[in-house]
Amino acid sequence: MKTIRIATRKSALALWQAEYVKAELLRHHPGLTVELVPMSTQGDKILDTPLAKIGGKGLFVKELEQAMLEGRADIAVHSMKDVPVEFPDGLMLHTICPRENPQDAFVSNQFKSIDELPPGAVVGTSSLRRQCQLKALRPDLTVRDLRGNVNTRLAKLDNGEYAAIILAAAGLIRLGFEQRIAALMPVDTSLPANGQGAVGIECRSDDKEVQQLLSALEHRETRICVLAERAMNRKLQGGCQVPIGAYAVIENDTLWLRGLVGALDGSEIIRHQLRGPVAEAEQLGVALAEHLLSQGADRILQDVYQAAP
Ligand SMILES: NCc1[nH]cc(CCC(=O)O)c1CC(=O)O
Repeated sequence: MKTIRIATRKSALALWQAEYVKAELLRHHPGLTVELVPMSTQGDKILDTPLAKIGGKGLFVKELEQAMLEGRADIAVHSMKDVPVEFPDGLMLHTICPRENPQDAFVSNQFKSIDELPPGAVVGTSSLRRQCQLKALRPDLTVRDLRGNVNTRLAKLDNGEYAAIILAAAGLIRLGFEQRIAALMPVDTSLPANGQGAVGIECRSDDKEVQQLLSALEHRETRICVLAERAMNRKLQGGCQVPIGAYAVIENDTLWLRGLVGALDGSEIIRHQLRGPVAEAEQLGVALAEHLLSQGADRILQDVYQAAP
């Protein structure tokens, strides 16, 4: 009987996602055995430094990939948002599962939306993308870094350190905290990160048996959208810690991709959107990136990378 071992981080969200893939695999292939192989990654160990300052792509995936390459695990389950654009030799992103709500969520114990926040209110977010959009929307707010997994972030809000925090709705919903969402941020106000809300499955490139089993979990529409978003990000050479937003939907058989690159202080955000055939998802992503670069994104990104260590 075939056994599939899933390499996973130990955070509540990572474990939820691994359990989700396990349950889906068993639902489609009842004879299978599926085991979780939990492990700590570098990103989990460095919790006191703002993510943007640690730098380095794939901080949360390297250990998982090593385990697959060494045969200690067969697949790894990732939030697509955290998956680097390139994969190491011998590994591939095989499956993209259906997307959860891709929006950012406004969470507060006192205020129902951003508009209600008083001048100068302290808002926590760990992402430069959210930070720059927030500052563009409300220059008066004080944006503070907010690290840690979903539970930690909620605890910091409850401690009174922040008037509100912004994080991905998907993580809250998956962990059963949907009722804590005071407001979903419209995508045009807080354009999500590429891949936000989608779960991807990585495996060894030559492991046809596992790939065959994974195919049942694939969601075509999500793949097309995430491919377009990632192509845009790749062309901009952005990891997940740069102020880049990318969000695609399919409407009337047409792919609609929105993108932005923001200056860190919110003083400038370059936005653009394109529509194109679903069969040309990656070309659309590249074309949108090229447009953003030609409109000044190249200069902004240079500033961002120079600010990094
Ligand atoms: N960067 C951490 C991370 N990776 C995936 C999610 C949320 C779930 C998702 O986007 O799939 C989060 C938390 C957050 O951004 O609030």
